[in-house]
Amino acid sequence: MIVLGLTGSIGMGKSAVAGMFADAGVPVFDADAEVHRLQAAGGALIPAIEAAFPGTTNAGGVDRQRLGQAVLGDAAALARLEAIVHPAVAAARRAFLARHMRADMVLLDIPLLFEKGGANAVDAVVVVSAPAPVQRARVLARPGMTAERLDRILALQLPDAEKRARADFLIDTGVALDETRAAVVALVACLRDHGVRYCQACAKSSSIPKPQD
Ligand SMILES: CC(C)(COP(=O)(O)OP(=O)(O)OC[C@H]1O[C@@H](n2cnc3c(N)ncnc32)[C@H](O)[C@@H]1O)[C@@H](O)C(=O)NCCC(=O)NCCS
Ligand SMILES: Nc1ncnc2c1ncn2[C@@H]1O[C@H](COP(=O)(O)OP(=O)(O)OP(=O)(O)O)[C@@H](O)[C@H]1O
Repeated sequence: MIVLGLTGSIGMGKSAVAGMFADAGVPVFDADAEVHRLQAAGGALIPAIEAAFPGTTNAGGVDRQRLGQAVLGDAAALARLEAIVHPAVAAARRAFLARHMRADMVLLDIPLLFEKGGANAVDAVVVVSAPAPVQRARVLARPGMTAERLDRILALQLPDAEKRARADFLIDTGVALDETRAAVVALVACLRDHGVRYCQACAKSSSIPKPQD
């Protein structure tokens, strides 16, 4: 089985691209979605989060705006939250891998793949990237997002240029959705036909489209 990691900074298109891998028949584990599930009403992490950050949960689960205010920009608080959340996400990821052990390929969509060392545990890393102004416009269009909140999140993430430098495969999301989809379909076909090594050589010789610098 080929285990692919998918990463990219906020708004670069991880979820959209993960959906394209799923459409191509690749089982996808979505770490952000898992966090949201664990923090939703009745979620397994609600008691621990309420104990550590009083007043940040209610009948609907975690109040994400409030919890975000409590931890974004406060490194010690964020570390406490991550110590609650990340082990639970890791357990869900292991269960996903066990469930799909017979698949030829799986994709782990993990925003902090490089930051938390997960890149060593996958066979290859796919990075999604678009020009910074495109990224900013996408994120600022989201309800409840402000420029300040975006900057705080970006400050926690490895810069896009470094992610691209460390990528095995780059998927350009600054183009039309159809073009991105075609790149994903081509990559999946190449990986299925030839495996990771050959495709890395193939990507280096530019047959898989790369984002512009
Ligand atoms: C702080 C919280 C409550 C904010 O929730 P909110 O709904 O506003 O944002 P959302 O979860 O959709 O994330 C927005 C963006 O921030 C990124 N992000 C979230 N947590 C972190 C983090 N610890 N470090 C860097 N980036 C992060 C996400 O990947 C995404 O790109 C939430 O993100 C959270 O609980 N974070 C801690 C868990 C975590 O580390 N998740 C990221 C990967 S598993
Ligand atoms: N070529 C493209 N490829 C991918 N996404 C695109 C493209 N063109 C436009 N988009 C849009 O950009 C947005 C990307 O958002 P998406 O939620 O996929 O990003 P993300 O990296 O998962 O964000 P976050 O880190 O906040 O979870 C989507 O609304 C998507 O439809």
